[in-house]
Amino acid sequence: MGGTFDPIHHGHLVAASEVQSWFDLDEVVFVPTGRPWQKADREVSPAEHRYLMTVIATAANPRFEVSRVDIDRDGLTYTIDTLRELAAAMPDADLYFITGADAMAAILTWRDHDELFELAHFVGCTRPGHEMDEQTLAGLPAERITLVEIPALAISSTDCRGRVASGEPVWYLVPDGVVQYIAKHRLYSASDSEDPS
Ligand SMILES: Nc1ncnc2c1ncn2[C@@H]1O[C@H](COP(=O)(O)OP(=O)(O)OP(=O)(O)O)[C@@H](O)[C@H]1O
Ligand SMILES: O=C(O)c1ccc[n+]([C@@H]2O[C@H](COP(=O)([O-])O)[C@@H](O)[C@H]2O)c1
Repeated sequence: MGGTFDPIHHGHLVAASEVQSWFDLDEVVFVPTGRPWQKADREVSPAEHRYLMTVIATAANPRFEVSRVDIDRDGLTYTIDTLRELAAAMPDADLYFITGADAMAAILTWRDHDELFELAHFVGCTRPGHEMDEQTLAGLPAERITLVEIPALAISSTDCRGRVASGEPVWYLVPDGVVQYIAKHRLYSASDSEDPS
């Protein structure tokens, strides 16, 4: 599952858990983005903070892992590079790439989108407020995508950041350890946060 995870929240974790169970996957690898090119118009927290929050959030689940492939690669982050690297590292694995409905709807804007479907099966999870339209679905290779309905959690990282900035709680929207990490490193608040790199 790729994501900016700024911060990781329970919407991500429920999606990963549901898809793991649905396909009986051996493991779900969370891959925090390095430099997400479609978010270049906004400030994204340093990759090490996003990576560490993802490690904290996933630590208790034996089927969850976190990969550094995207944050350790120079330049902008493209899923085609992520999948090529993971496929080379795990040549016998059947790869599934987990996204939410919003990301899935935009997949035809991704770099080398035709080759993406050769490298992995794509799983689009339902997400409140984001519908997959028929026209987009018709343009995707039906045998390489599955839409999965998951329990609806109207949580977004944008909302979590906004809540922290305005002093509202993010308890129970993100894992407890992530609440504490955000407070310890003063992320998303008006005061300067630390740069861990
Ligand atoms: N609540 C949710 N339910 C289902 N899928 C989700 C949910 N939140 C995020 N996702 C999916 O998880 C992946 C990574 O999402 P991302 O890290 O960009 O989080 P986000 O909440 O969408 O962030 P932001 O609000 O900053 O854009 C994307 O494929 C996205 O569609
Ligand atoms: O490859 C691309 O061109 C591309 C464009 C936009 C998003 N993605 C991937 O989609 C995943 C979710 O991205 P985001 O920006 O919604 O956090 C993450 O793994 C990104 O690298 C990939």
